[in-house]
Amino acid sequence: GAGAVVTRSLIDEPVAHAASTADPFPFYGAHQAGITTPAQDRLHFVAFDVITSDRAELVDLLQDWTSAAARMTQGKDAGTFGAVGGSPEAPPDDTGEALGLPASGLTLTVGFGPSLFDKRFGLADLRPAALADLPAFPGEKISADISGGDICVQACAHDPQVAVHAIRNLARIGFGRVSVRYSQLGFGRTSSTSRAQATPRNLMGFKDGTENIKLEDTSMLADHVWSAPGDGPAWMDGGSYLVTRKIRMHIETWDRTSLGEQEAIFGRDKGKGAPLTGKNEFDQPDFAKTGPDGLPVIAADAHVRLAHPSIHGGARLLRRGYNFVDGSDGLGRLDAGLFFMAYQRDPRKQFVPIQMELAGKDSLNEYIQHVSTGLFACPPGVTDGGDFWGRALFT
Ligand SMILES: C=CC1=C(C)c2cc3[nH]c(cc4nc(cc5[nH]c(cc1n2)c(C)c5CCC(=O)O)C(CCC(=O)O)=C4C)c(C)c3C=C
Ligand SMILES: [Fe+2]
Repeated sequence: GAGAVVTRSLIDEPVAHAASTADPFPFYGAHQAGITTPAQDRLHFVAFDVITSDRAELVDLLQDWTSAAARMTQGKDAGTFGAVGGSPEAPPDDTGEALGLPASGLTLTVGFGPSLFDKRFGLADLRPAALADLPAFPGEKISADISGGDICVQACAHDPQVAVHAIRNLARIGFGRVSVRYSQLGFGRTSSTSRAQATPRNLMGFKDGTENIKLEDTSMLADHVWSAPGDGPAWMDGGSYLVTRKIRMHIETWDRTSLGEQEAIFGRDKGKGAPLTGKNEFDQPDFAKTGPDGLPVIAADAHVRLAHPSIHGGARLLRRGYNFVDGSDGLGRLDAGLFFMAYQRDPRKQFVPIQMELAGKDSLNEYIQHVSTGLFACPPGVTDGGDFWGRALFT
C-alpha cells in the first residue's frame, strides 16, 4: 500500500538552499565577494606559483585576471569575444563549458601567500606581520605539494561547472606567468555565513557553522574579519587573512563510533546541533554544568569547548569550508574530509591559538588528520573598472 513518503528531513528543519541560485553577486565593492557572501554550494580552490620573475608581467596578469573575473562573476564569457565570437584562427578567449549557464552566484576571491613576498618582486617590505608563517601543529601530516602557493583564488558557485570554468579560464589566462600548484574541489558548504541560511552538515553528519560569524554581525566582522587601518600595511585595509587546511576524516572509523560518543566529541547533539547542555541549535552552551556523575556535561576535550571564544580571549573565525571526496584511497577507504577555510583579521591571534588548543586536546583528533595548509592575505575589494586585484600592493 501507499505509505507516507519518507524524507531525510527532520521535522521543522528549513531547507538549506535559497530559492534562486542563478543570480550574480556584485563584483565591485569595498571588500572582496566570497567572504561574507552567503556560502554557495560548490568550491573550486586553486593555488598558483608565479613562474615569471618580472614584476610588470605579474601586474599585467592581475589586471587581466580582474577583468575576466568581473565578467565571469556576472555570467559572461571570460573575454570580450567569448567562446565562439572570435577569429577561427585563434584559440577562443573563453573555454565555452559555461555557455548557457547563469552566473550561479559565482564569486572569485584572490589572496597572496607569504612566498609572494620573497625577493622576486620587491615586495618584502610590504609583507604584513599578520602573514607570519603558521607554526607546525602537533599531529599534522602536511604534504608540501598541496600546501602554500604564491597566489590563491577561491571560486564559489552554486554550479560546479561554473566554478571549474572560472578557475580553468584564470589558469588559461595565466599561462606562462603562473602554474597551478594544486587545486581542490568541494561541495556542500560546511558553514553557513548568513542567518538566512540553514546550517549545513559536514561529512561527520553534524551541523557545522552554528556559532560562525554571519554577514549580519557587522560589528563582529569589523572586530574579527576585516583588517583595519593601523593593523598593518595600508594595502590590506579592508582585506582579510585566509587560512586553509585540508583535513582528512577517517570516515570508516567514525562510522563505527556510537552516537553518544560522536555527540560527546563535538559537545553537541547530532539531530538539531544543540549543545549537550541545551535543547535548541542556537542555545548557548553551559560549560560549567555537571551531570549526575559530577563530570562536565560538555566534556573537557569536546571540540566546541576547546574552540570556544571564551577560552581564547574572545577570538573568533569566519569559517567557510567545504566537504571534499577525492574518490577513494586504494585501500577501500573514502579519501574524504573537510577543506577548512577561515577568514580573520589576524591569524596570529585567531587561527593559531585556536588550532594549537585543538591539536593538543581535541577528542576529534582520533578521527581526523590535517594534510595541507595555506595562508593568504586577501586584499580589499576592487572598486571599479580601473582598479585591479592587489593594486595598492603594487602601486
Ligand atoms: C582552528 C580552527 C578549527 C578547525 C581546524 C576545526 C575543524 C573542524 N571542526 C569540525 C566541526 C565542527 N566545528 C564546530 C565549531 C567550531 N569549530 C571551530 C574551529 C575549528 N574547527 C570554531 C571556532 C567553532 C565554533 C566554536 C563556538 O564558538 O562555539 C562545530 C559545532 C557547530 C558550529 O558552531 O559550527 C562542528 C560540528 C570538524 C568536523 C573539523 C575538522 C574536520
Ligand atoms: Fe570546528
